[in-house]
Amino acid sequence: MRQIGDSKVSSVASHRPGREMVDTGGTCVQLGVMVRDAVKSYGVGSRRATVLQGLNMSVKKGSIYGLLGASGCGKTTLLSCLVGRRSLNSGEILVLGNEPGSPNSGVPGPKVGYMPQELALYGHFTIKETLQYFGRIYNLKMSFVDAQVEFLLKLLDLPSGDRYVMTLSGGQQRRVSFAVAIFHEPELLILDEPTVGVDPVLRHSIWNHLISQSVDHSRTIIVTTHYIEEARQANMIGMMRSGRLLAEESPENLLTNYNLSSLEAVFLKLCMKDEGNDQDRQEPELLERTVSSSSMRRNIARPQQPSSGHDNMAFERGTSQSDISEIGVDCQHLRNSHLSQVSSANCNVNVTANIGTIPTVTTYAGQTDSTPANNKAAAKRKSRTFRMTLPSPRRLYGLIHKNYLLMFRNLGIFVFLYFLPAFQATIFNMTLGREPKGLKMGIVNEEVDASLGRVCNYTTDCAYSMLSCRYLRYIKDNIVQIPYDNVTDALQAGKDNEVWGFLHFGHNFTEEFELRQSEGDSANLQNIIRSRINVRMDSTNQQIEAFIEKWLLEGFGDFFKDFMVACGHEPEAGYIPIVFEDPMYGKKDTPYTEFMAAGLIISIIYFMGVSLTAGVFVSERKQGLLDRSLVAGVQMVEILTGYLVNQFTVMIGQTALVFLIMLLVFDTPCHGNLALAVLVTFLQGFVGMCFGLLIATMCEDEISALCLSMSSFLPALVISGVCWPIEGMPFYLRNIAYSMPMTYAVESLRCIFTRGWGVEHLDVAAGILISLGWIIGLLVLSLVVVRFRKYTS
Ligand SMILES: Nc1ncnc2c1ncn2[C@@H]1O[C@H](COP(=O)(O)OP(=O)(O)OP(=O)(O)O)[C@@H](O)[C@H]1O
Repeated sequence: MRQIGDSKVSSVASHRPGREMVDTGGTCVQLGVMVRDAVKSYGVGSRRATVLQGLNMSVKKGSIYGLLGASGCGKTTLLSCLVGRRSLNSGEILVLGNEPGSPNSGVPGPKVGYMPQELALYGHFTIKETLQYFGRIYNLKMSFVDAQVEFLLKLLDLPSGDRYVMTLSGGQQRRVSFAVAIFHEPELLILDEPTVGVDPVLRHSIWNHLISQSVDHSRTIIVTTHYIEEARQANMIGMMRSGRLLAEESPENLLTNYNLSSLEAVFLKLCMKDEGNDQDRQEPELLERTVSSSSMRRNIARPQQPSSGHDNMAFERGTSQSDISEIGVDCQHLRNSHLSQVSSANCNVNVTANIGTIPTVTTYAGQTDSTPANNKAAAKRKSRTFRMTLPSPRRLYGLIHKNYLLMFRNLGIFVFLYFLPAFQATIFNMTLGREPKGLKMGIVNEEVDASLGRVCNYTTDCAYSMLSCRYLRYIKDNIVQIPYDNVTDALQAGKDNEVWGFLHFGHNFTEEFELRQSEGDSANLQNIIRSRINVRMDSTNQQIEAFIEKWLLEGFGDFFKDFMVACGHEPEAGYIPIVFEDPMYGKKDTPYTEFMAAGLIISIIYFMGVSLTAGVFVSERKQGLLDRSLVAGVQMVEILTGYLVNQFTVMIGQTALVFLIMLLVFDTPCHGNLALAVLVTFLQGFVGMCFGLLIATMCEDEISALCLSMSSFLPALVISGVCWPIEGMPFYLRNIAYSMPMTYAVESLRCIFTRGWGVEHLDVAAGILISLGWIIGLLVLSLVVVRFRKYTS
């Protein structure tokens, strides 16, 4: 039998029900929280830092446990493991008899009330709406919710329930956060520094209320605080350093054992001893004395009641002086009680099999290795990684209601986001794909010579006279013709960016042209060269060059055909023997905007989904709001569904407006089924949301989420064939292009728009199926990242 002093502790190594019992010499005390050999690390590889180092902790049911320790010693980490938001690397946690996160444990869920360090409140909610939101999450009856709201407003001396949280003072906001934690009257309260930044009077009131909760309602409370002396009011104190408990004792015993007058002095002394221990771990008995196991035997003493300072009379409820020794359960009684599943053997006989679970330094220190039992427990935890329960309609309703409320409370932003895609589509249509106008081209026409009477007075009959002037009349008027006296001047104008290029007609252009026509195949090279129109271009702008080239050639085609007709020849004679007939799909000279329309619609909706989802999730998580909802028992799947429902309605409006702008205002043709086109667009919106979710799960803050989504924007846009045909890419890039989420959807929508294809065509079906695949893949990946982070962060 392992004995520390004269105490005996029941086994905690087994997984039998009732292991959360501590025998204190004939009296078994039921534990609300039990932690054994807890090891928790952050990060991986060389950046791995172990924060909890074999920590043991026993919190009696119905007691207040003050967890003290320097900043960064691992208190918050421990609490987040207790509420099931993080997982241990090894070791064991039992909360209210179950492992956090195990089925029907109620933790996370209704059995626990959690007040995180940060406020974790929606600033745009009123106090009442905040509490009502959590009421829905906890599936509470509305009558109970209303009664609780009234009660808590009075109890915590809060202003009107209609006040927005963001308009409250810091202290009032902390009280609202506290109200959220205790709102559903949980069995276990976990409060991470509830009194930080709170004035002494309010601190006093909060402690009084905690005492009343533990005494009157047998609630187990764990409280962390930096104000060491306020922890005197706890039944038990855990003094933590470097991820281990140095002592776990009642405040009175700590003071007596060390013969010191303040807990702060005790903590200091323990730290100094531990410092020594760090240097010489061979002397484990040094601190053993500090953790007198007699604490496990004694009945829990009533904490000292504050004697004065109650300005909030509502807190007076909690100051009764009842003895909470009733929390201890007599073993004999337990044998007959259905409440306990602890056999007498657990209380008495099994004590001999105990393996050092009493909280002593010798047990606490250095137990960071994974035992087979620990590994088994960890494996069991991980096997639950992908377990999902069906979403609860009430919780879903609560989440959706919350999302809409938040959206309408930020009406300006909401309207902006609602109309943004339509605005983007309008800008696109007004700026892209249109023919450039007013393009200046120099004309150097040596044929014109007034001194020789050669002026531009050409006829329209079959006369070889001043053909240069005749041709220039056929050039589209998007080109502005600027005459120059000679090539040198025109060249200089081009270099000075005054013209995009110039055309040069030789001195005898018309004569040479006539000769070439009459000679036909026998024309000599000199004649051919002199009958040419020479063009020099500023080729720095490919689009403009292409337009000018096209218009010059078209102009020549029209001139030549008209001249042939005037001369009674077949107009097509002598023209390039390649003819582009009417297209199978689309029309001749399809504008660039029509090519881009599909890609534009998809990319606007896709990237709206990415950025909104990533932004909202990261911001909720950073403020602790996501954590708070998850600790309240909300499933990640429910949060996601709630958000998708909310975002879907926004997307309906955004898509409708974009289609309206593209199809009705800017006449983008849609030859296929409009509903099918909308479906493909919606699916891509969902893909975007899921990608946004993945980004949110990977990023710590808004900036990195923004960077990631922004940096994915341009590559995705160009690689997906939105701006340029994929066929123009190198082969290795094409493979990447086809593995991008938007590629097939863009092609699918393009086929619906321009070819009028239906879902029976593989290109259209591929867009739908591959989008669905991406949605599922990204969701699964997001859940994997969430679970992975639970273990590594
Ligand atoms: N997500 C994380 N990734 C990496 N390290 C972390 C993470 N969260 C906490 N830590 C580190 O773990 C250690 C313990 O942090 P924790 O927040 O648990 O301390 P704490 O005792 O609650 O501190 P405080 O009293 O200041 O709130 C700190 O060194 C902290 O930097």
